[in-house]
Amino acid sequence: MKVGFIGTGKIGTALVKGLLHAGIAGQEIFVYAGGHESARQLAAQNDLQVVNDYAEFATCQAVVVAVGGPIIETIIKELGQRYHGIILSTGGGDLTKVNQDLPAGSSFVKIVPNTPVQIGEGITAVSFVPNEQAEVVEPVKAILALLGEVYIVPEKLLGIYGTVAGCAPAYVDLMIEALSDAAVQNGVNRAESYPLIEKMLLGTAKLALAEHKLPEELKDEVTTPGGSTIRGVVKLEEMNFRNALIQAINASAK
Ligand SMILES: NC(=O)C1=CN([C@@H]2O[C@H](COP(=O)(O)OP(=O)(O)OC[C@H]3O[C@@H](n4cnc5c(N)ncnc54)[C@H](O)[C@@H]3O)[C@@H](O)[C@H]2O)C=CC1
Ligand SMILES: O=C(O)[C@@H]1CCC=N1
Repeated sequence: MKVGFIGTGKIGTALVKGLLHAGIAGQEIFVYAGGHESARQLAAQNDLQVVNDYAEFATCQAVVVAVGGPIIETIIKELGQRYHGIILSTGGGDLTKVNQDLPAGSSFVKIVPNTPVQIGEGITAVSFVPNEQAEVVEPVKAILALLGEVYIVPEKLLGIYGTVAGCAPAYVDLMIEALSDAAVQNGVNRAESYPLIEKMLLGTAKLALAEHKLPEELKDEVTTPGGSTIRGVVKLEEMNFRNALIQAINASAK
């Protein structure tokens, strides 16, 4: 399975690392260097193939464009002229219009991966044009499944799936930081506080997944009547914790 990359910043690098983590050989991963020194460095560190012309992606089953901003439309147009295959974009583009503008033999697919893809624990939301052919859908699913869970969603829902799975990891990181501050304030060593909190989050999420219980049921199992947990829950309500998260998702989704 050969996969190409244009753009090896944060999410491009996470995707490359995820493929390597899944056992894909470095020589199966093609990165466009152009004038981008970071792409050359990533290639040198991981024995990847370096590409200086989009036509060199010819043997790739898919090329991921992991670049943001308005330049993406130009990159996809130029790529479509030099490479005929599946083009995956992490940075947007109008699904229908880009597909219409691409030459025959190329297909455009939108994806929103999250950073845990680099360890195979990611979530990638994907949108295809309606009734996309199986020869496009199947290889895309196969590539992304190497990186974690894959959610195929209509384009109008891609933003919110991407926000919940792709932006919220940063909110969780803030929560880890804040919980660590509180632990340190109360005498826990900083270095010990992080694994303590991270394992707590992991265990809580794994329990919810394993038991198929609603969050309120799981919360109830922790909150002893008159006990310490309910005092913290009431404080979070007083501080508008849940509403803060709802507003954060809404702000990211705009
Ligand atoms: N960071 C994340 O967790 C996620 C990011 N995205 C989206 O993916 C896109 C990229 O995001 P990041 O990786 O975070 O940004 P980034 O700024 O870290 O990476 C972009 C990379 O593209 C390269 N680049 C720019 N123009 C180029 C060109 N013409 N040819 C080749 N390379 C070029 C830059 O050198 C840079 O390394 C954005 O649209 C972002 O919204 C989507 C899902 C998750
Ligand atoms: O912050 C951003 O815009 C991107 C989209 C999903 C995660 N990071």
